[in-house]
Amino acid sequence: MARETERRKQLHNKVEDLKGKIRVYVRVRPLSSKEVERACAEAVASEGKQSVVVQDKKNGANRTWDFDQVWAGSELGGNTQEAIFKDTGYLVTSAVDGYNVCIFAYGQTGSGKTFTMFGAGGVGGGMNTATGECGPGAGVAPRAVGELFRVLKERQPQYTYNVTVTMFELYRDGLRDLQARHGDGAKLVIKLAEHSGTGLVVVEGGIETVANSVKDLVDTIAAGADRRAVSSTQMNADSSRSHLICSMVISSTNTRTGSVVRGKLTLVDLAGSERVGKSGAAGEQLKEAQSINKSLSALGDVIAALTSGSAHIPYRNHPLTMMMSDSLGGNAKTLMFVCASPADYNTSETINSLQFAARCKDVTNSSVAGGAAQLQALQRELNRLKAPENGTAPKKPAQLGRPV
Ligand SMILES: Nc1ncnc2c1ncn2[C@@H]1O[C@H](COP(=O)(O)OP(=O)(O)OP(=O)(O)O)[C@@H](O)[C@H]1O
Repeated sequence: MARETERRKQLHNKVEDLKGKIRVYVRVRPLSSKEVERACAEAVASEGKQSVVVQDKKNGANRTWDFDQVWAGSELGGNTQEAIFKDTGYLVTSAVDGYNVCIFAYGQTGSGKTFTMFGAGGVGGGMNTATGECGPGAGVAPRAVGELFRVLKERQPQYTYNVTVTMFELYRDGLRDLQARHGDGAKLVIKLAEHSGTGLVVVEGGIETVANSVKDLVDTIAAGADRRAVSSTQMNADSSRSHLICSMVISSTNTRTGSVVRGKLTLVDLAGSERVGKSGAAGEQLKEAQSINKSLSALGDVIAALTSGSAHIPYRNHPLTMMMSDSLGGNAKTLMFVCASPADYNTSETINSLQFAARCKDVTNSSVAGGAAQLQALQRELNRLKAPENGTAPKKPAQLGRPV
């Protein structure tokens, strides 16, 4: 039984690896009321579950991209928070198994990143923190927290756990601890994994909070998210002007052997890219926008280096890429949501975002040769192991991931 459990866990993570280093999901939100007022037409649609088509009027042609998943249109058509997490939640298990997992949202300002990552009504909105159950509006973060504690509970008492959370925002290239009270800021220094002594990126001077329950974790994340820099722009009434980086480190101890594995689940809600002329940014907002665009271009450079198999990955070029360095490339499992507006008014930004996403997918393609057939075979075996009649529902983790 223990051997089968171990095999199931190995298969789960192998299947995830075969699916690619960076999984790319595209989410196109419905037209906003502003876009409707502006009489915008819908220029972006899904075609099947994995293709997105953009009517590029400027070039008089339709352009199509393929990704791992595409959701577009209304909730009635299946573009729901629940459906999105259904294809995301498995990564939480990988973090408990000892992997570094990063889920991040990228896209134009006002395209739905915060909505996707946190949800309508904020982090705790629409969630019963006593049971971990989420209402329809809850985004990835509260659902991931619920799933995390569900998996931890399932694996007790063979394992005991320690979950800690850190939360930072990167605003105009400066790092701010979202758990520190205003004005309390200690000096923060980013230590890359190879220098931190833990094998993970660590922010020296940052606050690390222990979370023993769904409520602890959701309350901590919600309080941090409330401290984030937000302002009203022409493109979005509640525009996030900073990158938010929330990391949960999960240490699990095998109560029989005493061995410990540690995984990290990082959720990143990036600040929105924007064309400064169009967004009407001036003065301080212009400086904000320029700094956001600079950081996103550093992220693009890291992705490009990973894509080309370059020996040097320029993580050190920006605090954003330093913060994400243990979650992008290497053994990490990364999922990127590319959020987009459907409006023709935003076509050129949508095309830019999809081009960025297509580059990220190439990191995927470099992973394993002959992967498709292998993936199918492993998936079949995994399904067999998960079948109820063989009674091997996963109960305890094997020693995967990096021993501490
Ligand atoms: N899938 C969706 N369904 C319905 N409404 C959505 C969806 N996605 C986003 N919205 C709405 O669109 C608006 C902009 O979304 P959001 O604030 O998440 O954008 P953002 O990409 O985080 O923007 P910024 O980069 O400026 O912070 C919000 O009012 C949000 O509620």
